[in-house]
Amino acid sequence: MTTVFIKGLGLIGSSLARAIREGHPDFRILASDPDPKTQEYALSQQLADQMLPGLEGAEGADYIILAGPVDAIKADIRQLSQMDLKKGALVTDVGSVKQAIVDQAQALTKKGVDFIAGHPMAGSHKTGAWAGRALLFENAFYFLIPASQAAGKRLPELEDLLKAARVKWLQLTAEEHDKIIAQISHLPHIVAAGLVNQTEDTFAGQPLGTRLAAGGFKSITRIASSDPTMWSQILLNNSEDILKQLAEFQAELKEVAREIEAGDEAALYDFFQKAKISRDKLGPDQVGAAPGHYDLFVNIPDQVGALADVTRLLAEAGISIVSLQILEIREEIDGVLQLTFAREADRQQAKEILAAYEMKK
Ligand SMILES: NC(=O)C1=CN([C@@H]2O[C@H](COP(=O)(O)OP(=O)(O)OC[C@H]3O[C@@H](n4cnc5c(N)ncnc54)[C@H](O)[C@@H]3O)[C@@H](O)[C@H]2O)C=CC1
Ligand SMILES: O=C(O)C(=O)Cc1ccc(O)cc1
Repeated sequence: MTTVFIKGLGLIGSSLARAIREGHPDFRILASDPDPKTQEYALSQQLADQMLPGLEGAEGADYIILAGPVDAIKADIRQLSQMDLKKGALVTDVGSVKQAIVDQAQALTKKGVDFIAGHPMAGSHKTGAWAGRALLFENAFYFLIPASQAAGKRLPELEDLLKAARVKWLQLTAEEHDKIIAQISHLPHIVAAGLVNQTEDTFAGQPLGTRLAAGGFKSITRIASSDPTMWSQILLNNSEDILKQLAEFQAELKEVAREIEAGDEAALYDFFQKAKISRDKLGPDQVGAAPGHYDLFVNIPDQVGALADVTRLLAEAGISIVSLQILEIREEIDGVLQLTFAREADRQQAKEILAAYEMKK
């Protein structure tokens, strides 16, 4: 029987466990997680057939998936390279940085163990096994970086293992990966957290300020709710790229400050115009969304029962909502409701149903 061992059953590890269950119901899943609540949840939901301590389940496994925080992944690779793994075992990981992990994996390659580094470019600011789902990564990019030529030949095998996740596979080097991801994922997490902290300091002793935060503030700072352990480890494991891009971002902010001081309206116009053209190219559907989360923004009237109408119509159509957030509602004018769905098809169907509802109002 094929055995899969997963170390770390949080948001990402549990989502992969669910996808493997769906794609390969005959595979045995062994898992490990230091958190007792996760262990209990994983067994109750049959995410794993057995929970084991540390790397105990790795020895007899055909596939080993490392899905803990980045430093845990690095330590696990070091420990696995000291162990006698099953002949032909394939090891992979899901960490948000790749060069530091691929470097560690040379110890596995030297022992003849195949390692393919992986990174699903989707997820969320939520954590834990209870937030995971099989289709968390649907239509999202999933980077694969084989650590050796031999491992490269086994890409189709890994893709088949995770086929039910329905991702878009993408291969690049660890160096390219870290540079790109530093700019589009790591830097935005620093900016979001920095903005929230600076806002908190500005409004110290004046809680009304934070309570008034509107849609724009909430959508650009959503990722500031991410896990602090995970993010401090990511930054320290991709420090070179991040420091360079952070310096460039600081220079961009300094330049805006200079333009404001100089009263240079034309320069400020160019600043916003350039950003608008670039951001509009991403398309409206991505606004505020994590890949794999499909957002729909709906105008709702300031009327008793309007929110209930929306949720009832979607429930009647059998569409499930991942999250619902009121972004803005003011007396006597329409409010904006942000609905998040797990699939684009659900978002489309909801859009049609709610457009018909809006017409009738
Ligand atoms: N959150 C996201 O959106 C994404 C995260 N990642 C990467 O996935 C990995 C896991 O992140 P999430 O699942 O989001 O975090 P999470 O916080 O939901 O889950 C992490 C899990 O690892 C467990 N854990 C802690 N120390 C461990 C250890 N030494 N060995 C094994 N498990 C351990 C925790 O108990 C927890 O259940 C991280 O390396 C992160 O960089 C990759 C793509 C997206
Ligand atoms: O929630 C979001 O928008 C994210 O950015 C999720 C995420 C977090 C870490 C990654 O390595 C990849 C994706």
